[in-house]
Amino acid sequence: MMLEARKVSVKVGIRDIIQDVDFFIKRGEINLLTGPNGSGKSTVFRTMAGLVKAHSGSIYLDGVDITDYPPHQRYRMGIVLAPEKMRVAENLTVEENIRIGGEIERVYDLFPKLRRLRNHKAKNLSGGERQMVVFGRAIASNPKYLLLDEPFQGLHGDAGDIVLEEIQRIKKRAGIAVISHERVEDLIEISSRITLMISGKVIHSREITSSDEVIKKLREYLLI
Ligand SMILES: Nc1ncnc2c1ncn2[C@@H]1O[C@H](COP(=O)(O)OP(=O)(O)OP(=O)(O)O)[C@@H](O)[C@H]1O
Repeated sequence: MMLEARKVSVKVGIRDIIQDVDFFIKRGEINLLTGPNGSGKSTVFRTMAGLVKAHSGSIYLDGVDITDYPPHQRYRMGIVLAPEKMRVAENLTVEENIRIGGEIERVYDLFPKLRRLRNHKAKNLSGGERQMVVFGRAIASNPKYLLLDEPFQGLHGDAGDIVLEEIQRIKKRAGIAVISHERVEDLIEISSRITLMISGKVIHSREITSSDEVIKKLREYLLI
């Protein structure tokens, strides 16, 4: 049971922005995708969700080749992307945004602040509130595979802890991939695998057996 990119390349013009990328997410596990700015991480997620077309290579969902499936079909099959840069539907209310996902009450229980803001237009929200909407909308649909691109961006204190706890809960029934520059050490603790991209290529992918060792190695690569 996994979502898998096999030898995926994406071109913009004549330039490969990702090249021969192998990346997988197993149910019940977290794969932490890391690498410097512009290394192609978000493009891998967007390609898996069907928002970007692969120039070559394939995407498989639980053994089925879904490379030609459109994004809405992948979403219905349980592949859900929580995009970076706090992307909400600006002209919809908080509640209308979350309803795109489905289970609104669960999201309000998680972030009671959103219940108070339910009728506010998303364009007027603060960064952290937008992030709650993006995360909430994604989990509200009960994803089978959840792609979280910078899920802690804009969140302070408690809200970040809530997101981390929810990621751990979702992991019990779904596969998760996370890109994050924040809470890296916390994420390493709960992840099964770490994948490192540099200049559009996966240069390292390994199971996490000792989190201390992985943190040390990452510091060397990324100077975190
Ligand atoms: N639609 C596009 N048109 C042109 N260039 C693009 C496009 N999408 C991505 N790129 C380029 O491809 C490279 C990879 O981008 P991507 O957003 O996948 O990187 P990233 O690793 O997620 O970066 P960051 O950590 O900064 O978010 C970057 O150099 C980016 O400028």
